[in-house]
Amino acid sequence: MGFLPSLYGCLKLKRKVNEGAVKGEEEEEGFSTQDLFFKFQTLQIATNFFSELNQLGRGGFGPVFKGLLPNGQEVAVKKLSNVSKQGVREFTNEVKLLLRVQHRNLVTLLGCCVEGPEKMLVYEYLPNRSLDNFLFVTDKSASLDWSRRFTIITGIARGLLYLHEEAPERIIHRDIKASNILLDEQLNPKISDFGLARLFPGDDTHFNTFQITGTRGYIAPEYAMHGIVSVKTDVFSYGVLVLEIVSGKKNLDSKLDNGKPGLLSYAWNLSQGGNTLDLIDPSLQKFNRDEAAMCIQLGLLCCQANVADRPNMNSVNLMLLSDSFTLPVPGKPGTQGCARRRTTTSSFPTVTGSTSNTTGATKTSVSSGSDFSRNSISVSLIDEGR
Ligand SMILES: Nc1ncnc2c1ncn2[C@@H]1O[C@H](COP(=O)(O)OP(=O)(O)OP(=O)(O)O)[C@@H](O)[C@H]1O
Repeated sequence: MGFLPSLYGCLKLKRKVNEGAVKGEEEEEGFSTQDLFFKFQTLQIATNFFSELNQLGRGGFGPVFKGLLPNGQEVAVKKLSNVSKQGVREFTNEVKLLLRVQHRNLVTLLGCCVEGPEKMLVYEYLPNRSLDNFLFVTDKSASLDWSRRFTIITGIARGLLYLHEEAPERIIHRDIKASNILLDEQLNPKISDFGLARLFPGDDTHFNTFQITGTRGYIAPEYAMHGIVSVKTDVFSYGVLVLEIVSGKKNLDSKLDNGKPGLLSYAWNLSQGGNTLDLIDPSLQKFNRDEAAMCIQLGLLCCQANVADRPNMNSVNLMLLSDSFTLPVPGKPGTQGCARRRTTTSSFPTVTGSTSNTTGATKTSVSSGSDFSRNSISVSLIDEGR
């Protein structure tokens, strides 16, 4: 792969960045342990002993702290709660893979720390935090003008295409949502939390937290209902996110729907009635009408109920780049399987983990609730090929 020589260069450079990392004895595949590991003590000092003042927030995997390394670099340290049952070797193997996943629209993973019961991931720090802090906050959404929003939509598409088609191994994110898009100083988007599902094989803890961490509204119906994972489950979530970025509204927001269907149905009904542009965020004083209409149509295409009708990220990128691409007419958006997931957890199959092989095929095991057999079952796989 032409990608490897430049990648190797990046890894060599990273040695300088990871000051305070453990000295390495072994070198394999262009990695030394020095590239990979941070000392627990270094991170303790960097984060002021994981002080509450340094805590940036807490996600489904545990708390995240801001840290300052001895070389002056700011980092975000994700302290994984003791939910990962993965052994140290498997964990570090996964981290090694994730260190090779590098793209300007992905948050850079700098390394990890595994000492005693502690497992942590160390990322570059992004001062503007996540997209939801801008999009859904009244006095901040105005700083996202149309051209910035369009850049964010295209940047996320570029990052997802890389994960699906260009990374050393295909990565299906599974948790694309506004809070997993971080913004750099210029408000360029970077996808975070990619590959985390790989670090928690056979562990249902995080997937259960979908119900409480705000991911409902982004989950593709076939994933929510049957545990079927494919690149198209990410495409669905991306479509929801595009509609949120254009409209400034959350998909499932009680203020918006007030018991009525969410953003997808709202957008669909507007487009059916020929009023597509009524969806646009009223806080946008000016916007490019053609781009905005195209983004809404694209968002609806990505959210179609029929998995096969959804475009892949390659087509999405072509649509976004081209002036003259005629988009297909979208079919009806998928129903939110997550509503059922939220309300009837006990009788609903819960995704408990997955394994990917090198062709990108994903097998997801689903443990069932009371309406189903208690045994784990394997569910189907959609392999799109690469
Ligand atoms: N690299 C980073 N730079 C700056 N802030 C970050 C970084 N990574 C995470 N954060 C912030 O830390 C908080 C927790 O992030 P985390 O990704 O763990 O949770 P989440 O995305 O809110 O939820 P979930 O785990 O369900 O995806 C968020 O407010 C996020 O903006």
